[in-house]
Amino acid sequence: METIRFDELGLSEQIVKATVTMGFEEASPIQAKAIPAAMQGKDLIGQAQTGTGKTAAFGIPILEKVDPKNKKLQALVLCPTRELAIQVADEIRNLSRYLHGIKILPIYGGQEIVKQIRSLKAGIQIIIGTPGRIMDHMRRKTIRLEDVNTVVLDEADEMLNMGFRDDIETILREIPEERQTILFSATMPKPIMDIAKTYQKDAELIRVVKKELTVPSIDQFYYEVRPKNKEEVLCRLLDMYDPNLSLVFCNTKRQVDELVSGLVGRGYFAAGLHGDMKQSQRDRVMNGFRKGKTDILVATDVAARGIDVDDVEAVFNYDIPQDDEYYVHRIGRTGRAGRNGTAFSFVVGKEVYKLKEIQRYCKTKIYARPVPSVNDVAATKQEKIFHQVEQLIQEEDLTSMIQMIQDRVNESDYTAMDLAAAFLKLITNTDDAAQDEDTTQLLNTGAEEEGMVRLFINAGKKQNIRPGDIVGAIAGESGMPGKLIGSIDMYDKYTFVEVPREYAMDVLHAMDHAKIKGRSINIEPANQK
Ligand SMILES: Nc1ncnc2c1ncn2[C@@H]1O[C@H](COP(=O)(O)OP(=O)(O)OP(=O)(O)O)[C@@H](O)[C@H]1O
Ligand SMILES: [Mg+2]
Repeated sequence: METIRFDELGLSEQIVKATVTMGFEEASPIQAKAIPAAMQGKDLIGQAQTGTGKTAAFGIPILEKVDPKNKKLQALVLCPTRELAIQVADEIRNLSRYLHGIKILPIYGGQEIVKQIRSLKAGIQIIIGTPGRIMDHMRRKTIRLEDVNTVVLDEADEMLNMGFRDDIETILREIPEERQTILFSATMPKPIMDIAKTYQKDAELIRVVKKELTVPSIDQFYYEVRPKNKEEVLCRLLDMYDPNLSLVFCNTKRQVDELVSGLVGRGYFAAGLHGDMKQSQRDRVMNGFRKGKTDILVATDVAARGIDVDDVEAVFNYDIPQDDEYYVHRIGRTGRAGRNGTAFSFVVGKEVYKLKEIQRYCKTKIYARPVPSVNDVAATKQEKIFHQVEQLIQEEDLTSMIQMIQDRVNESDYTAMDLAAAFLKLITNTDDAAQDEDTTQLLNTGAEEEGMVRLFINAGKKQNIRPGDIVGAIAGESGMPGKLIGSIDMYDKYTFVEVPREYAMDVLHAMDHAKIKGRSINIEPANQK
């Protein structure tokens, strides 16, 4: 696709300069489309994948529109969470750094209202806030909306999920009719389109269309686990992949607290974030994570939407999310602005079907992975150390170190090889994990445990596959003609077959092959047993 630079969008010099300072080389596709449309004053619905710069897509047009001489409130951005309000305010403030006379303020619950009122008196033109607290100020008449000409609902669908519908409607009713109304999110379920119809005029729908809802630069894996093993599996994955920063999502506040104490007990730098915490505490945790003092943020869905932290390299769904959309937003905390990331999801028992549904919703592939063994983890660590060692050899002057080793070898019975091996042992701290395979086997649950694997079958209606049918000879491909290898089962909408692990690849190949040739895989009706 043709790329568009910010200086081609008809923006003021100061804004273009700010994008350069912020390290933006070109406009992202949603920015290239939405900025010109918004600057024409149109109502917009913008949908684009997570981490693709939607904030600047509405932030820049707001800054271009605000009149610095008018000290009244002119633009209002509504966000679902406090952390997001702070972050969006920071991004818009960054974009405004070379403009003069524009004041921007985040307004959210949990912060001292008296302090907010004092700040509001300074003549704020752009407010980014959560609906509840904005309403509060409206009632106190400390926020007046009569000069507002632009309103943005960021993560519009989430604000509806959170029950902010009435608040949003009240706020929108207070804003003069001849305003511009803008909605943004990575997902646009139907209820939001209804809001759009009621509160927007001839809105232009700007969708950066991609086949999949999730970003392709995120590798997505899942693990079948037992609830009691989740923590161990998480730790192995953390050790193995060693992500810079990780975000771990749990479905309940209690689970967040439990996991944080578990991780801290094991020596990880982890902290929790959820709605029962005091705002000051939430701010402290979020800042610690942004600064990298905390490597692992364990959170409920309060951190799922919009949160943008550069170095998040891994997202874990410790619990599988309830709604499909949440999967998209949660894993979207990594792989932002063209970076790479990895998403790991844990499923327990039948949750695997939920995962298949998520996969279908996102139009993406989530690959099954076995839990790594302690040996796998150690091998990965050693590999990394060897890599670092080789780099040191190439880049550093090691003359004095070599002399020290030489002296040791001369004075003792040890070879340089002995010394190197001992160093490696010291640094990786690995034991010969004799029982490792057994424990790892136990971590891999469900079908895996009995040496069976579950294969999902995309059973077209024509194939007429029914539960109980036998998956048999896959002649020519499997090299085991006539052999009975499993039977069809079904759960929800999903048809699957459990087959011995050793035949899994054969069956998969045969299934692929069958698709290409338009043949059905060799499935015999149950009654032909
Ligand atoms: N044109 C650009 N080039 C490079 N980086 C950009 C550009 N525009 C925005 N960014 C950066 O990309 C990151 C993600 O942007 P942003 O938070 O606006 O994404 P988003 O689309 O709102 O994602 P989400 O759906 O998760 O809310 C931010 O750190 C932002 O500063
Ligand atoms: Mg956003």
